[in-house]
Amino acid sequence: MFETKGRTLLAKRKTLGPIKTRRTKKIRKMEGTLERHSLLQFGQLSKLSFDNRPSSNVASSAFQGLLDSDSSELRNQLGSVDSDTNCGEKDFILSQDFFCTPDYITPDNQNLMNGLDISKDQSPCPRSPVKLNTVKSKRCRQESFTLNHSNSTWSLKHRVDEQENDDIDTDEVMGDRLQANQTERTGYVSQAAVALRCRAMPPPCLKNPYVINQSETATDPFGHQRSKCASFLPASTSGDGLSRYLTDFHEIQQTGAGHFSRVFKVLKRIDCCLYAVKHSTRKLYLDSERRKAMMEVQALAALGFHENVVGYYSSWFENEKLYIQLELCDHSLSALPKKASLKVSEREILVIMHQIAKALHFVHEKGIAHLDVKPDNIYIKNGVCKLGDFGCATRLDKSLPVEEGDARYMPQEILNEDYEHLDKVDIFSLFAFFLVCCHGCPSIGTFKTEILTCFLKQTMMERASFF
Ligand SMILES: Nc1ncnc2c1ncn2[C@@H]1O[C@H](COP(=O)(O)OP(=O)(O)OP(=O)(O)O)[C@@H](O)[C@H]1O
Ligand SMILES: [Mg+2]
Repeated sequence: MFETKGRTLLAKRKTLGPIKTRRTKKIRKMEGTLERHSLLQFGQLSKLSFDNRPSSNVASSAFQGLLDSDSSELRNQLGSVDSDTNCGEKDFILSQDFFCTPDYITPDNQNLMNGLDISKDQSPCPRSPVKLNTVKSKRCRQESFTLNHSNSTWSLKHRVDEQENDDIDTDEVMGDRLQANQTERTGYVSQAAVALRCRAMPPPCLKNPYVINQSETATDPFGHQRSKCASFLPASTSGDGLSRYLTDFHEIQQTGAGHFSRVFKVLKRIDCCLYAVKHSTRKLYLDSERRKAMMEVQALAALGFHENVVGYYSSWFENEKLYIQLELCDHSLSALPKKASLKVSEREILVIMHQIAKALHFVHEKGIAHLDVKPDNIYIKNGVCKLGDFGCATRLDKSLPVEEGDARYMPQEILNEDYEHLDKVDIFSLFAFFLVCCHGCPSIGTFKTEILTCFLKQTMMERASFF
């Protein structure tokens, strides 16, 4: 087992190649080579410690197992340190890689007795192996993560050159090279490394496809440094494991549910105001799923404020779900029939129509089509109508994919995938909604909607292009 491990590590060491730092050069000028010196020292030390190993030490006994099974070969290697052939191999065997500790070589001319007397100690304090975790080390590793795979070799070389100029400890370079090498070979980046990278380089500001004339550099100043394969949308935001939803909000009750989400009435702890928080019912594991869900948020954000559009505050990913903090409304129009006390008069229907028409005018002016206008997506707050659920919103210029909403409110053209006049689709849906109101007045119910859908199919669908 040890022999196999030894070979693996040997290969690893060999792939690294020589590290040329000023310190290494300096060391090489010393009488003989430090490498050879240290090999001798370690050889003696190793022989000594093999003979005096503590029986309780598991690592030592395992090592002794290796020694027993392969002692002659190992002792031959240790004994022939004068030979320059196989020097790299011996160097490896005696290095701390094998002992699972960082390289740390005691200078051969160090006077140990001086170390006991502080006043006499004029020699510079040797750098601790703990240095591997210093800020400089971390910074170098972050740099290696920022570059993509093809650049990593260059980055490695570049970093080593920098280290040489800065006269930084060989151990640091070695640690970084090992780390980078490990990442290159396995493709694995630890959570800690990701967290570290996020601290150095914040996640990008995504381009909002609903905002016209948005400059690329303004949204992601680090764009040129990012790996193209890196995921742009984090599945969860808080690296500390705490739920932002539970930390920031006190959940009061569920106010509604759609096909893809649930909506809760919540109290925000910091400002003590009520909001609605909508979150997806399904976990969004794929980047593409998260991007799609994000479109609702991006549309709302691009729209900005309008009194007849549901207000948007913030959004975040948590536990592979998208959370959206919205203006809290009292209920949706489709909930009216269930509330017996609420009767909608003809005049009120006209008011609703007028308010939603204003909302659509505002939305269309921003170059966006809603594509899902229906009673479930019109909310009432203090007697004011608000258009909500922008989950199907797209751009009027057809630069984004079209996903039509509820087929009962869609014109024939959309069902036939003719997306030439997307703004008119919203007007058609509003008119269908108006007919629902009139037909079902004073109540607006799903049953009545279905009756109207039949009516629409028979009469209006053929004439949908009359707009
Ligand atoms: N801001 C809000 N305030 C109060 N209730 C809301 C709010 N937003 C949504 N709701 C309630 O939650 C229900 C579902 O919301 P929404 O339509 O946005 O979810 P959805 O999953 O996208 O729906 P759909 O099934 O239409 O795709 C709404 O019909 C409404 O009753
Ligand atoms: Mg909805």
